[in-house]
Amino acid sequence: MKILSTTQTREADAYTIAHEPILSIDLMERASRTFTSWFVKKFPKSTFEMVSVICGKGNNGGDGLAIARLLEERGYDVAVFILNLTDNETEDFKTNLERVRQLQDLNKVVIKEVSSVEEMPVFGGDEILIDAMLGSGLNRPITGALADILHFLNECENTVVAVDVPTGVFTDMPTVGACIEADYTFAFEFPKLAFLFPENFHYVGDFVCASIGLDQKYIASVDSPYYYITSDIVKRIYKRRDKFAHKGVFGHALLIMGSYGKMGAAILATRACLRAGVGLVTVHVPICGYEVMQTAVPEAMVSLDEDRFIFTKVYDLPKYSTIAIGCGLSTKNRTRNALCYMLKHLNRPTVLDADALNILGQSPDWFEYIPKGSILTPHPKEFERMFGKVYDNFERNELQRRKAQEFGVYIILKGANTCVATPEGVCYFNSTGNPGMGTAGSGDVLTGILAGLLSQEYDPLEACILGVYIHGLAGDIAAEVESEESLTAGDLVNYLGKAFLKLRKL
Ligand SMILES: NC(=O)C1=CN([C@@H]2O[C@H](COP(=O)(O)OP(=O)(O)OC[C@H]3O[C@@H](n4cnc5c(N)ncnc54)[C@H](OP(=O)(O)O)[C@@H]3O)[C@@H](O)[C@H]2O)[C@@H](O)CC1
Ligand SMILES: Nc1ncnc2c1ncn2[C@@H]1O[C@H](COP(=O)(O)OP(=O)(O)O)[C@@H](O)[C@H]1O
Ligand SMILES: [K+]
Repeated sequence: MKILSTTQTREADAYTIAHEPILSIDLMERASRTFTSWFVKKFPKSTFEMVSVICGKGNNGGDGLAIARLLEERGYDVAVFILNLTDNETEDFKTNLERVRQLQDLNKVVIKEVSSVEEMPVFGGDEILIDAMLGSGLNRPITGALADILHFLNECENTVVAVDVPTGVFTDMPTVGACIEADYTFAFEFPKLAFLFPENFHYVGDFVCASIGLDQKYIASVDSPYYYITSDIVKRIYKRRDKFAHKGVFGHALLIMGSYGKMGAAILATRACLRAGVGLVTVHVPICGYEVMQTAVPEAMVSLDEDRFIFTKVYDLPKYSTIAIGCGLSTKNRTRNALCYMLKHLNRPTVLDADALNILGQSPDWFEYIPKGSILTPHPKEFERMFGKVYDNFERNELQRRKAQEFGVYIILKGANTCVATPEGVCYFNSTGNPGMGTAGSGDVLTGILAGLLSQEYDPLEACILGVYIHGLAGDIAAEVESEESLTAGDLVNYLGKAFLKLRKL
């Protein structure tokens, strides 16, 4: 799913109105119906005493008024609060206000105008609040009377659901000024870029998005560097196995991993590589890892280093279809030199994780040796060690895109919405996964999956997108059974099979 900027969304909006064609007020009605259909399922009437819709005077407020009317039709008790802080009212706001006034005349809805925080009501505990104050039309940081109202609302204990954008959040740049702290945000058509960055979680809460029928051909024609990885993208990538396929066609991965005390990382990655479907896997480990690897992963072959404790040398690189290096590797000098030598002599995309990235962070000159099309999988700390500190996630995302382009590599920045940046500067944000995956070894599993997919001749971009999605999906299935708290990296490997099954049914 493509993510558009606010300006592009406005253009898509106008294009849809002109070419569907549809009246602007009817598009608002369709958007509001989409919201309402979701809302009534999420918050059944029986669970809340009352819904209070707080509206601005722009189109976000217009949506709020339409939603108030639609909820009343569905039997909800509805009150509407209109913020009287400006004289600028949009036409569609006015039309919807007229329609709600008709309900007020029938005593079906209460409407109240509010000009300051002192005029805000005391909400009951069972009341749910819908934030339709401002949406994508925010054009300056919120201060003054509106800021006071937002602070007041944030102090209330009520569940808050934002329409399209939580009031005060800038969708395409860092947010400053007062904001509503929503528990849920229902975004029209696609999530906004800001929703994908952790600093905004506090305002956005859990977000969902659904199509309001904007022109898909127009959206497809718009240039945007941002995508959200949903099942439609993954479905196109996933390849079913051929009836006559055999292990020879699924590649032979070499994983260079593990050091004394950190052999578990190699085990997790190797198991994940196998579960991701590799034909053959060889793990290169120091001598101390021999027995543990042979015992823990009987399916894997073991290549032994000359050193007892760390990685120092590996032979026969050309015979492997894919190489992944770094999990639990250590950053000792001889390992550093061995990595440098390898990078200079490899000529195909390689997966670099953990200590391989930490070593690169210590020796930035070596970035140019990384084979083009390789995949780097830093978590934010490793990213910082490689590329330096940033102020916020917009800046980090810019830096990530720039570095991916500069070095011709894929950079997977791991986190709640893991982001894959491509050598072309495009970003794909993952939609699967949960906080249960914040557990030791989760990243090693991802590295194993990526090596397994590359071995099966998924190209690097396909491997990145499918890899992060299926890794998160395994995490989501595992969390449903095991709970987020108890989820371990080993569970991610164990549930990978169920994730593939789910993928096949998409
Ligand atoms: N294609 C779609 O997705 C569709 C989108 N739709 C909906 O339209 C929404 C966008 O509507 P919009 O453009 O009318 O802007 P909106 O968010 O209501 O705000 C405008 C008002 O904000 C005010 N204002 C701004 N900053 C402020 C500040 N700091 N402090 C105080 N005031 C401030 C500004 O005031 P002014 O600058 O004039 O003083 C103006 O009055 C979008 O989010 C979605 O809900 C759907 O209806 C259908 C299809
Ligand atoms: N809150 C979260 N939501 C979704 N995925 C998460 C979350 N926290 C962590 N993850 C995922 O778990 C993995 C953690 O990787 P990493 O930090 O490298 O772990 P380790 O170094 O222990 O292997 C990443 O793939 C990341 O995307
Ligand atoms: K809003």
